[in-house]
Amino acid sequence: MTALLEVNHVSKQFGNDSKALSDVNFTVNEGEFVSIIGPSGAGKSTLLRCINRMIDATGGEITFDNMNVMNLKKKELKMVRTRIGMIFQHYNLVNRLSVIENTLHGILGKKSTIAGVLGLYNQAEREQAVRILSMLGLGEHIYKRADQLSGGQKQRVGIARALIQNPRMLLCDEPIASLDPNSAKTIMDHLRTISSQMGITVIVNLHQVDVALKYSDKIIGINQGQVVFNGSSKDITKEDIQRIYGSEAEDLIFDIGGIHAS
Ligand SMILES: Nc1ncnc2c1ncn2[C@@H]1O[C@H](COP(=O)(O)OP(=O)(O)OP(=O)(O)O)[C@@H](O)[C@H]1O
Repeated sequence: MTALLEVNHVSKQFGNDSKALSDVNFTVNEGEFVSIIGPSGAGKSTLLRCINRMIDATGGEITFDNMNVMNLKKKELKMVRTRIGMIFQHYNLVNRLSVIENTLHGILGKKSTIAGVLGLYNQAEREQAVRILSMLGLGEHIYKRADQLSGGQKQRVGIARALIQNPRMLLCDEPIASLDPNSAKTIMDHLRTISSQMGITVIVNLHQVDVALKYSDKIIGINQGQVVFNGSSKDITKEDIQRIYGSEAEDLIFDIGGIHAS
């Protein structure tokens, strides 16, 4: 398997606060589905944001597709970001725009400023948007305004907007945290398909341990900014969960044996 992302000795400190990330190391392979789990404030979002340079890590090295992301200048960074799709908990759609227009926003990074401002998309781009939206079960909603959709539908538009970039990797920051269980399952099923059938690497921050274990090839467990578990979801034990969640572990309702068997 080829490594697509390598995170080496990465740290992040906000001002004089204690470190949000401390000597974080892991590798993610091409097409792998990875969940990052850990208690609130562990550093999950900070880690995802460092990977696509929404924020700058304080130290260490992040290599994506053989490029050192932390050294990239503005133009190179813009190019790399077209290969890394981002999915947000609150979808980040433009409510007054249609589903297809929101989807097409995913290719703004590849367009000239003028074309982007004027919303100039060619026929091939529009057809591609329709294909992706149909694949995600939104074929009937293409011309609806985004604010007329349910949460689960909005998140599928968020996925469509990321997919139209033709990314190598998706970073998903708590993509199901605002959704009911049925919509959450639909989103996780789509993300799994995107990884296993389209070969796109998927990294997901999750609060739900059971969901992480069910869908992921690999789990990265973080506690207080440090990686305390890095391995196959099949190998994780209750002791590992305790190390990741500390005293919160007792409150987590899960049956590792049952999940591993399913
Ligand atoms: N912009 C910021 N300025 C200062 N401190 C920050 C900032 N962003 C995050 N932090 C701190 O960094 C630490 C990690 O936060 P982060 O949001 O990455 O955790 P998380 O694991 O994603 O939490 P949650 O599951 O609650 O979203 C926390 O102590 C948080 O207060």
